[in-house]
Amino acid sequence: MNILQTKGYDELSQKAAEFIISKVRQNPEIKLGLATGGTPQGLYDKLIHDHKQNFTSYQKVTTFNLDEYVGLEKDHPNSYHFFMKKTLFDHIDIEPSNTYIPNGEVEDLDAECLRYEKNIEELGGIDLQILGIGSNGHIGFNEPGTSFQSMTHIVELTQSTREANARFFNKPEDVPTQAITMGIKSIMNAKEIVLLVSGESKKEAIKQLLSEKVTEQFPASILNTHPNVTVIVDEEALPKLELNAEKGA
Ligand SMILES: O=P(O)(O)OC[C@H]1O[C@](O)(CO)[C@@H](O)[C@@H]1O
Repeated sequence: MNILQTKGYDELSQKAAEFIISKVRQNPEIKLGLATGGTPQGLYDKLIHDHKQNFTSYQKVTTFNLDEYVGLEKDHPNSYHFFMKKTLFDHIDIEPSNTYIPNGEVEDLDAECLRYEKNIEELGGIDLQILGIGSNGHIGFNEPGTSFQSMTHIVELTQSTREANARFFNKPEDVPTQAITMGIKSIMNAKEIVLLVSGESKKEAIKQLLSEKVTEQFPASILNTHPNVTVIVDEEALPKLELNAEKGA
């Protein structure tokens, strides 16, 4: 795992944006895996800024989002469909038909999971997956205990994840109880992964990740076994001294 440490959130977002922009410029038909949540918002702002200033084009880019709540309509302000439109897609030149997000509104959710995996496979797989991490180590909505062999599936959200995400909803009880998420294997199938880790609330999570102990009780730990992962982490999540200690410096 390559670790890139930044001073704060703004620098983290900038570094992540530079990384992604260079990949998009190298391969204009890149398949990007996208994440939601608070962490990538700064990155998406920087991508929009760059698109307007430097005209980086997303016309041929395809995106796959990690997850979606079950039961929220696409235009519900808390759905990840809505989040992606408002936070990124509406502000760049991407073709809406090239943006894939699991559909949490369908009746047959199992069929939707299969369909989503098939879409990814038929389009040649994900080249670069952007990830955030939950404070309990979840990636996508894969909670502790999820099989490392899992593909896209339906999950019951843990109380701690519902509480962490309650800040985006009017009332804590409005947070859905289920989500549809790419599985750990679907994430690991990406050719390259960039994990963004920001803020004090992620201190324990990054520490556990860097301990290199691989266990299904801490889903992100599997990233230690992927051949091409870059972690961009700010000093609030990982103070400089601790990084040096991890490296044995
Ligand atoms: O970036 P945040 O808001 O801390 O969320 C961390 C992770 O939790 C999720 O939002 C799911 O709860 C992921 O999509 C995200 O990567």
